[in-house]
Amino acid sequence: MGADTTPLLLKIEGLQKGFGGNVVLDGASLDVPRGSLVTVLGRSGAGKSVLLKCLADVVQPDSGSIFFDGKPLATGDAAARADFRRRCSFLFQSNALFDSLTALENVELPLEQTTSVPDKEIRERSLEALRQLELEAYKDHYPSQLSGGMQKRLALARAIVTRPELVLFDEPTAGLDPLRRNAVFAMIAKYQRQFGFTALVVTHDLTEALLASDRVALLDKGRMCFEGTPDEFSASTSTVVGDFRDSAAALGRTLASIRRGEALQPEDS
Ligand SMILES: Nc1ncnc2c1ncn2[C@@H]1O[C@H](COP(=O)(O)OP(=O)(O)OP(=O)(O)O)[C@@H](O)[C@H]1O
Repeated sequence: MGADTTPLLLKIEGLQKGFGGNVVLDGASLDVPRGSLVTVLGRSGAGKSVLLKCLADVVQPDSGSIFFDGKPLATGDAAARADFRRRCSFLFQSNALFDSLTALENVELPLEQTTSVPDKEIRERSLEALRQLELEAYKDHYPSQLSGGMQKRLALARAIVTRPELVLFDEPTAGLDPLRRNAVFAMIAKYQRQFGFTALVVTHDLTEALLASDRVALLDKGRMCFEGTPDEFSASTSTVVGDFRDSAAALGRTLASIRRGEALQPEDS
C-alpha cells in the first residue's frame, strides 16, 4: 500500500462500537491526509454511517481514538468538540435542506447559527458561496424548485460557507442513477480541489470512488481491510477487495440491464 507523507488532518485509531451483541466497528482505523479526498467503501450495513456518526459525536464509540489536526477528539471534551464542529461540515444523504427557506437563506443559516459574523458579511459570504457553486441566479428559489443536482450543489454551498477544513459526505450518491452518481463525485472532486478542503466520503459506489478519490479504504467486518490509492485498490490481490470489486461489477451489470428494460437474470436477483 502506498505510503503518504502528507500531514494527517484526521486519524481514526482502533474504533470499536457494538449495539447489543452486534459488533459493528471492530478496531477500525483510517488516515485522512490534509487536502485529500478519501473514500471509505463498504457493503450495505458495513458500518460506514456508524463511523461518520462517531465523528459527528452522534454515536459514542466503545473504545478507540479520533485525532483531528493532531489533537484527540474525545467524547465529552467540549472544547475539542466545539473546535471540530467549527472546522468541519457534514453533507447528509438527504441534503437536509430546509424547504421553507430560500437557497440564500439555507446557506446563511450555518453562519448565523455557528458564528458571530455580522449580518452584512453573512449575506456577502453566502452570495459568494452560491456564486462559486453556480447557483447565484437561484438564490430566491426554494429547494423544491431546484433540480436534484442543484439541490446537491446547494447543500455543498451551505457546507462550505463556514470555510471548513474537513467535509464529511454520507452516501452522497445514494438513490441516484449512474450518470448522476458520476456527476456528484465529479462535483465533490472539483470543489474539493477548488476550495482546498479535505473530504471524507462514505459510499458503496466503487467506480465513481476510484475515479475521484486520492485514497480509498474498504470497511469489512468492522475493520479497514484495505487503505491505499485507487490504482492499488484495482491491483489488489486481497480476496476481500476482489469480492467487493466483483459484487460492484455485478451490481453495475444489473443496473445496466434494468436501464435497458431487460428482465433480471437469476444471478442478479
Ligand atoms: N443506533 C443503532 N442501534 C442499533 N444498531 C445500529 C444502530 N445504528 C446502526 N446500527 C447497525 O449497525 C450496522 C451498520 O449500519 P450502518 O448504517 O453504519 O451501515 P452502512 O455501511 O452505512 O450501510 P448502508 O451502505 O446501507 O448505508 C447495521 O447492522 C445497523 O443495523
